[in-house]
Amino acid sequence: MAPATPSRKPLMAGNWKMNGSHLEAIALVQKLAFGLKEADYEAVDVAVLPPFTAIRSVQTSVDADRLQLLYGAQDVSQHASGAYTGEVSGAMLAKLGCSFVTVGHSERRQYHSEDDATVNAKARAAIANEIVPIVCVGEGLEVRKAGGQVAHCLAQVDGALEKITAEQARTLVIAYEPVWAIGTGEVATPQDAQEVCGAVRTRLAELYDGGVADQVRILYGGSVKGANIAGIMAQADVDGALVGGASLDPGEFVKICRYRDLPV
Ligand SMILES: O=C[C@H](O)COP(=O)(O)O
Repeated sequence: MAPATPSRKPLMAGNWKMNGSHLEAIALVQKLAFGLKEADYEAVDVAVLPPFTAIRSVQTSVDADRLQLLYGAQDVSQHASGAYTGEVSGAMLAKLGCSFVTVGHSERRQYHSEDDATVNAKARAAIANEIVPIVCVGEGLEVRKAGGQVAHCLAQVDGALEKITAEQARTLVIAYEPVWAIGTGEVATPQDAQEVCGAVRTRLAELYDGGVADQVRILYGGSVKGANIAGIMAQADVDGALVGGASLDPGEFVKICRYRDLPV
C-alpha cells in the first residue's frame, strides 16, 4: 500500500529494531490495530518496521484485517540480486508490500560501517522498487558539543541524495536522529530538533526547489515517547517521529500517534 502523503501528513514510524519473533510481531500488530481508530489514521500515517523475519507475518495480519497500518523494513541491499549472502533486496521487500525502509540508521553506520555512498546506493535501491526510503541522519555527541550538528547532518543529506532526481526526492522521508539521544533517555529539545530539521528543509530547497522541500517529510527520532512528542511535533519542520523503544509498547505508541491530545 502506498503511503498517503499529501501536504506533509505526519508520519509516526515504529522501528522495532532487533526485537521480537514473528509471533510477537503479530500480537503487537493486533494490539496496535485495537488501539488505533479511523480518526488516528486520518490524522497521521502510522507505520511499523519489524525485523525481516516478521515482515511476512505483519503483511498477512494487515491484509487479513484490512488494516490501514503501513509497514516496512529496517534495511535493504544496495544490490538488485545475486551472490550477496544474508542480504535482502528491494524487490523482495516490495513483494512483501513494504512501503518504507530505513537507510543510514546510525546503528548501521556505526556497527556495519555504512558510509554516505552506501546509504545513497540503498536509498536508490529502495526508490527503484517504489519503496520510500527513510534516510536517517544525525550527529554524535562530540559533534554536538562542538556545535557542528547542522553541517554534519547536511553533509549526510547531500551524500544520501546524490543522483536522486527532484521527482524521486518528493516522496522521501528524512529522519533526524541525534545519536546521543537514541535509546539513552536523553531527548533533544524541541528547539534542537527544529534547528536541524529546518536546516534540512532549507537544504532540500537548495538541492532541488521549494516544492520538493515543502513535500518531504522530516521526522525526529531519539527517545521519543508520549511525554515529549507533543512539544517536538509543535515545531514547524518536524513532520513526525521515528520511534524506537517506545514503539514496542502498543499503548505508548498509540499515545504518540495521538500527540494532538497531549499537552505541549
Ligand atoms: O529508529 C529509532 C531511533 O533509533 C530512536 O530509538 P529510541 O526511540 O529507542 O531512542
